[in-house]
Amino acid sequence: MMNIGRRGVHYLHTLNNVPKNLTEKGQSRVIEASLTLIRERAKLKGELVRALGGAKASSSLLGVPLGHNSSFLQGPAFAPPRIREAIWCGSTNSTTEEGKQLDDPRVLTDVGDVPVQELRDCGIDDDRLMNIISESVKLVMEEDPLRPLVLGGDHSISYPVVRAVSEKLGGPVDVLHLDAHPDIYDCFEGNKYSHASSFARIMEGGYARRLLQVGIRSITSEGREQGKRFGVEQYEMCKFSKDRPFLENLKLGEGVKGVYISIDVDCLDPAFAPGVSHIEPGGLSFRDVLNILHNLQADVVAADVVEFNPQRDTVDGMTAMVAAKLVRELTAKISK
Ligand SMILES: NC(=[NH2+])NCCC[C@H](N)C(=O)O
Ligand SMILES: [Mn+2]
Ligand SMILES: [Mn+2]
Repeated sequence: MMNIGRRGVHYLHTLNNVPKNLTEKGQSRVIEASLTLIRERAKLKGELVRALGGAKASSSLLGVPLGHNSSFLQGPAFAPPRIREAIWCGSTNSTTEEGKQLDDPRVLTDVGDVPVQELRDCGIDDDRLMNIISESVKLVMEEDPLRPLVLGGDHSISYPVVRAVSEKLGGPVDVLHLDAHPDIYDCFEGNKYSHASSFARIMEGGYARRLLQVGIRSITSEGREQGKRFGVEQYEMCKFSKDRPFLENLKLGEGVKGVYISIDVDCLDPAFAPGVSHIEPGGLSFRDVLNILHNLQADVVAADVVEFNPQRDTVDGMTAMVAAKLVRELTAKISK
């Protein structure tokens, strides 16, 4: 397999020898083709769900296999197909804990992946890539009652996704963010699109009214200062036993356009989810996360599951199953 350079592409150097307008025309065609495939799949799934009738909200998977904005390992680029495989794994069944049927297209459909590597191979930079991700999210939201459930990717993808959701709905949302890290550095290691800076971009843009960060246990002084600056509600693991009754009975989204849930798999203790880039002991149990989700009172308009790194998973794909179950239970939360 070819190597994916951190912020480069396989043969970007050769693109420099080609006339600029020629390259740009080609890039536009590839962007259009990528968006067309997502648009047409979303239309098809939207039509199907509307024809079946009775669904007010229906989750639709959108994969964003992007790993190059990680400050450490790039493996999350390979997560979406592994998560899909685990969602439909024969070792389990299609019923969620609270009784929703995942094999009913009114509950769950899939519009495929944004072709991130193909776009980057055409020399498309991150400014444009982020716009393409936002555009893809909006194409899903265009097809009522579909709601995007995004499969990452590293955590940098939450910025273009939340931005799209807020722009499409015409106002801010409340964001419930489960993570070991606050990901709110102004600019991490010189990269404003870093997975460690996505929530700074979200707060600056005014896309979130409230941001609740839960599971935090690796936070620097900048993380705390930025949190204060943006009025973020940071719930740290060292106080989880005290905060538990509150966090397991949340009511969010009143007076705004809805609630967005972003789950970084490393919010979980590595005992439950070893397949992540940033192993950080002392985290949430899987049941803690489910209690928070199941008891949350909210109109969940979109969500993401990010930072699963298949290259660090156990041989039996335990973390893939964990990520998949998070997706399944989010599906149940979104669909109605
Ligand atoms: N999305 C993530 N997993 N972010 C991890 C960021 C880690 C970074 N080294 C920090 O100090 O916070
Ligand atoms: Mn994160
Ligand atoms: Mn994290």
